[in-house]
This record gives sequence, structure tokens and C-alpha cells, in this order.
Amino acid sequence: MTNHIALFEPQIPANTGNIARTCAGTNTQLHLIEPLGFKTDDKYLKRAGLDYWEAVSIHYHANLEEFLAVVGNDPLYLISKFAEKVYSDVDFTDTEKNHYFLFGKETTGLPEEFMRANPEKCLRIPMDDTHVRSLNLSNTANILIYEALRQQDFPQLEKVHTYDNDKLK
Ligand SMILES: C[S@@+](CC[C@H](N)C(=O)[O-])C[C@H]1O[C@@H](n2cnc3c(N)ncnc32)[C@H](O)[C@@H]1O
Repeated sequence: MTNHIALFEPQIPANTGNIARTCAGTNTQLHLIEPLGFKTDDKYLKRAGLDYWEAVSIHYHANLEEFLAVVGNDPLYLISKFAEKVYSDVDFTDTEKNHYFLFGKETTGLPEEFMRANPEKCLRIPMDDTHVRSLNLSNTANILIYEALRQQDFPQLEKVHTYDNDKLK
């Protein structure tokens, strides 16, 4: 099984491109819940994702309901600053399961009604609310996926790699 990043109606192509790059580098599957605020041939998305777009396993969903049908009974986490549980307090170690991390759109986050119906699934990344309204979407996706991978001991990822022009060896 594997980890999944899901983006609810993403608006900014560079954010999705950055997340696609992380997905390519971590064998994470990417789910895009439509409508998207850009076309998938957008130059900013391609630039942020560089050559990685083709390397990512991407699933498109017409709406939240279609995405939830795919998730089924696997663990789903709603990533939101409004949550009362801290993301790093959750156990992501079970690699027999698919872990789905769902992030909100840049402008309005996740649907309020959906979060209110599932408060136990909501996870917050601690931040200083006096200085920022929220963290950047692509940074939050990176934080969550690397916490899950750290707990899982980085499955199928190289902890060390020897490069042709190695700068340390
Ligand atoms: C720019 S924020 C959206 C802000 C939006 N005004 C809201 O009400 O959530 C985009 C997404 O980044 C994630 N995010 C940003 N800051 C977060 C935090 N401190 N904790 C958890 N998720 C966060 C959430 O998934 C959020 O929906």
C-alpha cells in the first residue's frame, strides 16, 4: 500500500507542480479533485514540476464524493489549521494501508460542512497565527508526507545515494 496526497480544487499551478515533484520523489500518488484553477499543460505547473509530471501517478476526480468513494475505509486525514489534533501525534506507521492526506484549496480551504462532519480526521500543523493566516499549501503537503514517511522508515526510498560527481564521498 502507499501514501496519497489529495488536493481539493487546487487553484495555483505552481503549488500543484511543487507537490507533483514531491510525489515523484517519494512514490506518493496524487489525487486532483476538480474543478482545477488551471489547465494541466499550464507552463507554471510544468515549470514547478519540471520533468516530473509524467513520473507521477495522478488520479482525477470530478468532485469530493468521487474521491471519497475511492478512499473507502482507508485512513483519511483532513489537513486544516482549524483542527484540534496535531499531525505529528498521529500514527502513520501501518504500511499495509493506504494513507490519504487531503488538503484544501488555497483560497478557502476544505469545505466547512465536510470538516464539521469529520472532526476526528482533521489534523493541524502548529503555527503562529498572529503572523500568518495559513501556511503555503505545497509546504504543508511536504510536511505531512515526510512525517508519514519518517514514521514508515522511508519505504523504498534511498537513505543514501552515490552520485557521479559526489560532493561528499
Ligand atoms: C492557503 S491554505 C487555505 C487557507 C484557507 N483560508 C482556510 O480557511 O483553510 C491551503 C491549505 O493548506 C493547508 N494548511 C495551511 N496551513 C495549515 C496549517 N497550519 N495546518 C494544517 N493545514 C494547513 C490546508 O490544507 C489548507 O486548506
